[in-house]
Amino acid sequence: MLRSCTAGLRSIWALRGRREGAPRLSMDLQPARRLFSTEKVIHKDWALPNPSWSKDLKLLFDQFMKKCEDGSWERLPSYKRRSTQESEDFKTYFLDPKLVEEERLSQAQLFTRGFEDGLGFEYVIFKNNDEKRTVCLFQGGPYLQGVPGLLHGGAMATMIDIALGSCTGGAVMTANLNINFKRPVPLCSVVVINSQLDKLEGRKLFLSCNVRSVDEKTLYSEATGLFIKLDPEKSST
Ligand SMILES: CC/C=C\C/C=C\C/C=C\CCCCCCCC(=O)SCCNC(=O)CCNC(=O)[C@H](O)C(C)(C)COP(=O)(O)OP(=O)(O)OC[C@H]1O[C@@H](n2cnc3c(N)ncnc32)[C@H](O)[C@@H]1OP(=O)(O)O
Repeated sequence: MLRSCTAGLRSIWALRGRREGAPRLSMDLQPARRLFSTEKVIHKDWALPNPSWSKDLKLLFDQFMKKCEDGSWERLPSYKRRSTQESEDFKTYFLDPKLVEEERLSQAQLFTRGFEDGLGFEYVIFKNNDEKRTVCLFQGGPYLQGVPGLLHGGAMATMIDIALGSCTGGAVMTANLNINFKRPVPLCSVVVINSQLDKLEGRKLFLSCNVRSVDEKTLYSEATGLFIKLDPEKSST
């Protein structure tokens, strides 16, 4: 496994900078071109295959894209930054202007999308709206190592949080996340996170998920989460 990971790393470095939207502009470029390139990076949909994706991940991606054809499933796009409208929505709830400088905020991005291709979180989420469930295909790269050769539990927790959150809609926050780590996840392997909405009680959304290997033989983790729909009357900061 480690050998294939090293080989993967070599090809990742070889590909580094060649992928679409990679910020590899040299300093002699005109500012307008730099701005254009930055915009391209911000608006790029990251939930699409790139050369670092393993055969397993590409295969599963293709299978789910087929399921999307009749409209029962949809692929959720993923951006480094939330849309202006979404950001405005969330600001209503908890962005006290005194807490974060506007300039810092303009640099903010979703941290799972802050890695070079293949080194961190590679994932795509498919949603079945009728069944209130999602499937997240996740390949954790070499920069997410915890115990040597294994995925860090915090990285898994992050993906579980995002996977569960993808079953909700609108402005919600994670209030509780409970994870049982049953088996360690090999670094660079692909796992499948099946999440569902179990119960809706007022503003409380109760969700659960399991994390399995591609062949479904290994159950890596099970988790439950409580998400709370934000109350526009309350400020959280
Ligand atoms: C979120 C994901 C969204 C979308 C994902 C979709 C697609 C992917 C796209 C992008 C990916 C983005 C993913 C980002 C995911 C990030 C998620 C986070 O990391 S959130 C950050 C971590 N969470 C927090 O910082 C939350 C901090 N807590 C709070 O702000 C507040 O406590 C709260 C959760 C907002 C709730 O405060 P409220 O004042 O609004 O409600 P309360 O009156 O206190 O409670 C309402 C209700 O809920 C019960 N409750 C609250 N907390 C808990 C708890 N920990 N355990 C059990 N029950 C809880 C409370 O008892 C009330 O119950 P009731 O009396 O029966 O109504």
